[in-house]
Amino acid sequence: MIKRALISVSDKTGIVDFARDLAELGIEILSTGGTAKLLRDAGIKAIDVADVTGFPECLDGRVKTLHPVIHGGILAIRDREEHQKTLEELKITTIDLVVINLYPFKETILKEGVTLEEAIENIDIGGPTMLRSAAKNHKFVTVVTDPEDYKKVVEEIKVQADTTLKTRYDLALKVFQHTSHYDALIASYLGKDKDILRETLTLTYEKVQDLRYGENPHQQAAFYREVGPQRGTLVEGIQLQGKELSFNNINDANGALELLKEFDEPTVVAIKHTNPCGVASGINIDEAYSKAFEADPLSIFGGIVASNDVIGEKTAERMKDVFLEVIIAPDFTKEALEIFSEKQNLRLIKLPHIKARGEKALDIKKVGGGILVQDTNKALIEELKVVTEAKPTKSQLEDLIFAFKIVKHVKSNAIVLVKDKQTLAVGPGQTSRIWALKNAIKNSQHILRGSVLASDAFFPFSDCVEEAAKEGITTIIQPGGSLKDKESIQACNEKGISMVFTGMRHFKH
Ligand SMILES: NC(=O)c1ncn([C@@H]2O[C@H](COP(=O)(O)O)[C@@H](O)[C@H]2O)c1NC=O
Repeated sequence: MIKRALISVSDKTGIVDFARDLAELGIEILSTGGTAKLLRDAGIKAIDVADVTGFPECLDGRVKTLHPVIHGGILAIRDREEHQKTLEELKITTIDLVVINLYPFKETILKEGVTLEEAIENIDIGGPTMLRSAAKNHKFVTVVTDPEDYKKVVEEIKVQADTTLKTRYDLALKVFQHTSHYDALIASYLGKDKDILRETLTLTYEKVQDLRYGENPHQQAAFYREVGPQRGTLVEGIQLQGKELSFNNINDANGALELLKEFDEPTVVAIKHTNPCGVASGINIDEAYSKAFEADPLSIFGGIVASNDVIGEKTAERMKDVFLEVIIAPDFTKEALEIFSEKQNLRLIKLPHIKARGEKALDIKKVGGGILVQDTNKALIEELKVVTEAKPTKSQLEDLIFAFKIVKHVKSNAIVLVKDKQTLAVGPGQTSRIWALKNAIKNSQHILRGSVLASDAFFPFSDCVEEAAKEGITTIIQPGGSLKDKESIQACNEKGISMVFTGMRHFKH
């Protein structure tokens, strides 16, 4: 039976009504400074915690409820005789309901220009301590930290003068999830400039939405986000129209954005199953889109398109005729939106800071029994070195770098063929490099003569050079570093192909 409640809340939403309900049910209320004042101002009787502990709130509120009289009252095991005897001896009265929400640490660190001192002052100590005590002793004590739960708790008390054990268990679980999220945010804030690969890794995310299903219809799924603005990521995106994003949409759109961030000039990226199928830069977005579409008009069907500049009427007209799942851009003109409004299922995502490259971040892969963690692959080239007798021209070099930026984002083994800043062929995810090249050539709908070739990792043999020569490919970019580099260089020299080493590999698995 709930006889006594302790209420101490920072977020005072709904607390007056809740406390009034509790008081009307005959529950005695103990409370801390600001909360007690609010309740009394509303005509609700509240006893100051300081009167119970016999100790004033002190040190700017750093110590208010941290007292054995409070924690004994919460933690005592009600059906253990010794505990009851101790309570009597020490004159501790039990507390059956604990209502706490914490200092706004998250809101504080998200404020522009926040100082370390401000952040630290907003680390709640007494609140989590009481929450944890009450959650530990949930067999007897009800703990509420979310104003959303006030109503349910009152309803149950009205019926049986207490909550059910199931409710107390669920509320306790919610508390430990909440306090661990709260502490993880503190650790991540304090450690933000430190080595990211620490001895223990505490990650915390907040649910954005449940998804209809996962990668396949029989898999459950949800989308979680990191705390903070997350500029230039999908989390910041504003959906302007269309069906809800699916699991695969989000994954593919993320792939599109990561690749798009390699470019500053007007560029459009088309993605299928996280691999690019058409990428092009142009003097404007309209030209870039036309080239990206022409790169592979077949694969773009059902794809995801990301543009790093505003999409206008002309481009929208063209895009409208293709079945696309998602279009992402920093913005869309009014005319473009009107055109797209005819295709209600098409998802349009406005992403104002689409070029933002983000901070130091973790790249995480789930493996059985754990996770693999690395920092994100932000670099591109260690050092450009021409290794052949023939040298690439200036425009060939531009195409080579353009192609290398793309191949970095293609599943390994990967080959990309490019001409005039337009992909002519993409060979993703093969178990051998020569197959990646052969597939790229076979599936291309373009004449490849005069194109440039990028490979995500070194050539183990000279076979790729020989295959490239057959197609009239004129220049190659690859990391280099194979024991048999010499053979590939010699093959290039024999065929009059130029080759550039980057010194940096870009596997993507
Ligand atoms: N130090 C303590 O003993 C302590 N006890 C409770 N608090 C927090 O004080 C806040 C409520 O304060 P007030 O009722 O004065 O507005 C709550 O967020 C609660 O979690 C404390 N403050 C921070 O640690």
